[in-house]
Amino acid sequence: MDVVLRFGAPTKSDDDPDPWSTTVRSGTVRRVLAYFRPHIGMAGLFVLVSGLEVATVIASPLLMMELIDNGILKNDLGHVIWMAALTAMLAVLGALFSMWSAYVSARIGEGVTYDLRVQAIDHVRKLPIAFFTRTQTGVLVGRLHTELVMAQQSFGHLLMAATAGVTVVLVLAELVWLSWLVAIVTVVLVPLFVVPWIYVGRVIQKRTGRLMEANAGLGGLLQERFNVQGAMLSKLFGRPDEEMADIRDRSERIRKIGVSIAIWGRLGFTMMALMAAVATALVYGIGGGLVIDGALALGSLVAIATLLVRLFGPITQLSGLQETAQTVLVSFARVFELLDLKPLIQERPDAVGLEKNVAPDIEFDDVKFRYPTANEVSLASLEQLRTKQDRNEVTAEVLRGISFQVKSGTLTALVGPSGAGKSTITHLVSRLYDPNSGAVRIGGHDLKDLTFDSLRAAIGVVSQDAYLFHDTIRENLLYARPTATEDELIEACKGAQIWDLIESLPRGLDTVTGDRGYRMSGGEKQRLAIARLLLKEPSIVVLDEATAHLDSESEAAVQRALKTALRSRTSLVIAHRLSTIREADQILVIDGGGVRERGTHEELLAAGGLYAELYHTQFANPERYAAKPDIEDELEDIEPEPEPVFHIGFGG
Ligand SMILES: Nc1ncnc2c1ncn2[C@@H]1O[C@H](COP(=O)(O)OP(=O)(O)OP(=O)(O)O)[C@@H](O)[C@H]1O
Repeated sequence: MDVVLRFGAPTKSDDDPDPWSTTVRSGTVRRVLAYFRPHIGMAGLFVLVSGLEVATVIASPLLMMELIDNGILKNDLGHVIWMAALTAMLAVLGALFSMWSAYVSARIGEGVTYDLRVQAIDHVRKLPIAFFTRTQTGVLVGRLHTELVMAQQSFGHLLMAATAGVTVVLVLAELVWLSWLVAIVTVVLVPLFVVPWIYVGRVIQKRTGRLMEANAGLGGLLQERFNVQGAMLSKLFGRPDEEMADIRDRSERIRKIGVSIAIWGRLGFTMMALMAAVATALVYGIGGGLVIDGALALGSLVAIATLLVRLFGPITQLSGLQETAQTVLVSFARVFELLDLKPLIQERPDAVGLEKNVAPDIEFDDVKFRYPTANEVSLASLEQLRTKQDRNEVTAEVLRGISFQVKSGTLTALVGPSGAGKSTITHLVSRLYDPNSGAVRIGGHDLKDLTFDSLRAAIGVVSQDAYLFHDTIRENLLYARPTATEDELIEACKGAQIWDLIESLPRGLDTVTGDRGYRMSGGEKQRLAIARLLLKEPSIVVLDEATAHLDSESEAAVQRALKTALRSRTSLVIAHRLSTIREADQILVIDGGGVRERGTHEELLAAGGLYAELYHTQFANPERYAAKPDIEDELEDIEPEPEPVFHIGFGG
């Protein structure tokens, strides 16, 4: 049976999707236990050490009893010293066992968390890009990190609670043995103490849940606002006063909850101390009478009072057991939910490698494609689309039976209106998505038959807004080929027309490119991405040309870099520049989910169709470009004017 449990959070009254509730499937407990199998030896050691720790707890009051009854009351100093020494030794032993059991329980808890974390991260890494396009990054990171840390902590409490359970049973048994009357009074007292304690615990837990939610909300907001692009948007469009008021409100809520948790926490401890004092007074009151009547030895009374104090700690640990177990179960279940999300794109067991160092041809054979629904690729709890209807909404077919070929070593330019499906075609070539029907082939192999590694090695992608890690230029380049030598790095940078710039920087290749490589201009970033591509030496290049105007120097440099990058490779370019389009062996005009026209620049102009129409409307003075000399000579001889980009109605 599936049960909806909550992750340490309060019940909400509104209809908001609740990020803390999770369906715990039947079998979850068995699945959690499976993670303990590798740590079974440690678990055995934990039982042993905890048992020894409990033994020291219950033995020391007996020593005290012996010290009073047979030492002090019989004036036997030797016995007193001997018992006192034993009590001290037992205390030291107890402390050592306590440290040891804490170490062993931490090893088990951290070990289980480690296994689960590594497995989950490895699994998420393999999920298709569609998962990442839908998922809220902050929530995903929270699940893989913060929630697991919380699970680990709760898990530690659970192990402590196991020790506490054994302690309570043994202490109660010892109390009955010492004096059944006092034991009964104690047992009656326990609920008086435990019930308010449980209540306080629940209030604290609910408020902690609210605090986590409030913290997560503020964290998410700050993550969105303080990344470079968010900060830029907020500076240009934001309403600083209103935004600051919102942040103040959220911080105020965190402050209030924090204060109330502190007060309730203190109340809990005060209550515990008060109850322990009252119980001790009662024990001495009743027990004192029994001693006077001769029904109880003085040593037994002191032992009972000592035991009583040792009872309350473990009982408080046990009182939160249900919530703790629930937190562990839910946090594991939330990771299991991720692990159960099967990647839509998987490598076949019999997949073959693509031949290396040969520029293969690319073929689209009657490819139909629509983007997957939320339900097919992601989890409701990781994104904002929560209603069933939203999650099942089928998107329109983007490619409706598209067929074309890019011959080995040639350049194909994709042009077409914004939203026509050009980027989608490039996504299918890199197998970021699989077609719904038809086939994409490279070198005659259906992509579904190829190994991921060989496909990744064969394809180099340069996107419009090249992504650079917040690291040095050297590390960003080595990402493509970790074994590259200094000379190879320099050669790639020269080929990508970026070496002069790097050389002029005080720290050269060791310059940090900043958050998202933001300190570099668009043209420089793209040239660095081209250098990365040259180092990778892919046989196929997929390129999305920059639509923004670069300054003339950057423009010429990028064009030169591209000439090196595309040479003798099979290239598929989402083209925005006339120079690229004119150079293409084939232009595909994508429109309405298919190839509307195909041919060379001259052929398409002569045909007088959509391409010619858009070309003439975009370029007021087409002759200026049509009459251009051979682009290669031109690039070598002169720095061209910034070239208009082919995007008014032709690409985004
Ligand atoms: N992840 C996605 N999920 C659902 N639909 C998508 C997704 N990505 C793109 N689309 C839709 O698919 C269609 C084709 O998009 P695509 O990005 O391939 O067009 P494009 O021709 O490259 O456009 P542009 O030139 O503006 O970049 C568009 O209608 C777009 O809204």
